[in-house]
Amino acid sequence: MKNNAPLVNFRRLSVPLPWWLVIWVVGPYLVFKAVRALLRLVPVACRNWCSLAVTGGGLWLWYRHGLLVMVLVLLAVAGVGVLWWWRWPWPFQRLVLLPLLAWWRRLTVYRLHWREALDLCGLSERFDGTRIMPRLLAVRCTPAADELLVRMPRGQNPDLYHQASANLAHSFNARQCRVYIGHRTSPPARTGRLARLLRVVDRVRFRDRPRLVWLVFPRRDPLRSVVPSFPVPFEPDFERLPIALGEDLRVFALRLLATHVLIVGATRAGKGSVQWSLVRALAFGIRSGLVRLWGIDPKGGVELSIGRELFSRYEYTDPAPMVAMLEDLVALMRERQARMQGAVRVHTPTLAEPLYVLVVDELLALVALLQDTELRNRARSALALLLTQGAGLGFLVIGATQDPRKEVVELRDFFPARIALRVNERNHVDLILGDGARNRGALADQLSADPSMRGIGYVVLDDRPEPLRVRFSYLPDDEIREMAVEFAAPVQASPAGAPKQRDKRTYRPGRQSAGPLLPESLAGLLDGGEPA
Ligand SMILES: Nc1ncnc2c1ncn2[C@@H]1O[C@H](COP(=O)(O)OP(=O)(O)OP(=O)(O)O)[C@@H](O)[C@H]1O
Repeated sequence: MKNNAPLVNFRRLSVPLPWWLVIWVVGPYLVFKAVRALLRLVPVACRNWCSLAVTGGGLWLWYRHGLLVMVLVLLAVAGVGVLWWWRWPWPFQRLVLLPLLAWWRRLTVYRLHWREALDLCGLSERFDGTRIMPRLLAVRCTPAADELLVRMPRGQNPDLYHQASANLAHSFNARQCRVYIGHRTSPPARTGRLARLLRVVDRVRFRDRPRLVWLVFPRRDPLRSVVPSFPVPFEPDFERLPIALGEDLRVFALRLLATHVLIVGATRAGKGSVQWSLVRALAFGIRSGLVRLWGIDPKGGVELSIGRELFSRYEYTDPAPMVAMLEDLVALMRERQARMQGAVRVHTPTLAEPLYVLVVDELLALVALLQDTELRNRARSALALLLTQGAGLGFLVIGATQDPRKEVVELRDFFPARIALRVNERNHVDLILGDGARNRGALADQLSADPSMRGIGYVVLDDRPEPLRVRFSYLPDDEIREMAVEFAAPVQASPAGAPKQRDKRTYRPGRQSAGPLLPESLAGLLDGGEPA
């Protein structure tokens, strides 16, 4: 028999009709709210999956097998951890200790004071009656610093954070806060079968996200101890020459191709260590002839003559030969310019067309202090030509000076890489590194004058305006002498540098080499015209 009775007979139920209306209207609304709250928990759970898994696993053990089993398992895990730490301390630190520390500091330092600190630092916004805070997306710990990934509210840009950096630092009980945009690391070089797939993943992971900033709070200064010299790369990768150690304990590698380098620092600040670190990174190229190092040492050869053998040309006594040398370099540059016209647009170092690197130990002596006005003007115009036209043609200048005077500052913008070691005056920082560099965290005037802290400085690159604090590797005199003997420049038959033979040996960025750039056994074969 067909039952036509209604599903809910309102008349029989004792609940009055208005209540049913309330249930049908409010019920779905509450369900909607609950589902939305749960969905919001999903990203939180994804970010904290590890702690959730551990807690869940512990509770499950307790529930299924009792407290004793749970404690025993925890003890066993701790034992394995200690063993791991003892045998392989660095992987243990990276995979266990630092993530744990990051979790702890996120909870007890940053999350706890986030709203208060950011509001008081003027970084919260108000819209439509609500307060909008920057969102703390992630906290990462390196051995020396806490790195916070923050999403800015709409209406903000990273300059606000640069301006608030001192207040932020003190709010979170740190001495400094550095603000970076972009990614803290570059996408890894992928090889192997899955490389293509992983590169796609990397492209998504490392996509441009302009609303994100990194706030870096150093916990301790990892640059307190002297950085020993780096091993000489077998084949200098001109895109990444290892010369210093960064605050994050990563090796700082400088891109030298098409880049002039300006080094400024007070007396005994460690300018020499920057120059020698660069020369060391180029050493194999110098020996093979892929790099021709020219040196001008107007301070009487005090700095550079110790590594005299590395230089294809070197002047240190009279100003006239120094200026003549600059002009010779300009002449070589012009010849190469003529050869490259219509053929290639960017120079690639080869043995026939090597990379010329001019090291000038005191720029000011050439562009400002020469008594002879005519010589001074010749020096200035030669240097200006090299700086304006040389980079793309493979003629680079590494210039050091103690004093950022007007004459040096006028040239500053031609140096894509600028390095400020300890300086005496606050305003020198912006003069050397560019306007606003000090506000962005380059506190070169506050670097310690203590002899144990020499060689520390800030680097600003054209494509990366946030200053990087680094310590350059230190090469004692004996090491420079040994390097000069081992990697001495080949005798130059003709200073003109015009190709005397057909040579196809070419610099390839990033190529891994198993041995010296030009093994004896290969040289004859390559000269015969086979591709390198
Ligand atoms: N990277 C470094 N790490 C540790 N100590 C360093 C470093 N660089 C330099 N020093 C120390 O500082 C001293 C002076 O260094 P250096 O001659 O390079 O300074 P400078 O700035 O070139 O001096 P000047 O202005 O006189 O040319 C060195 O003898 C060395 O003891």
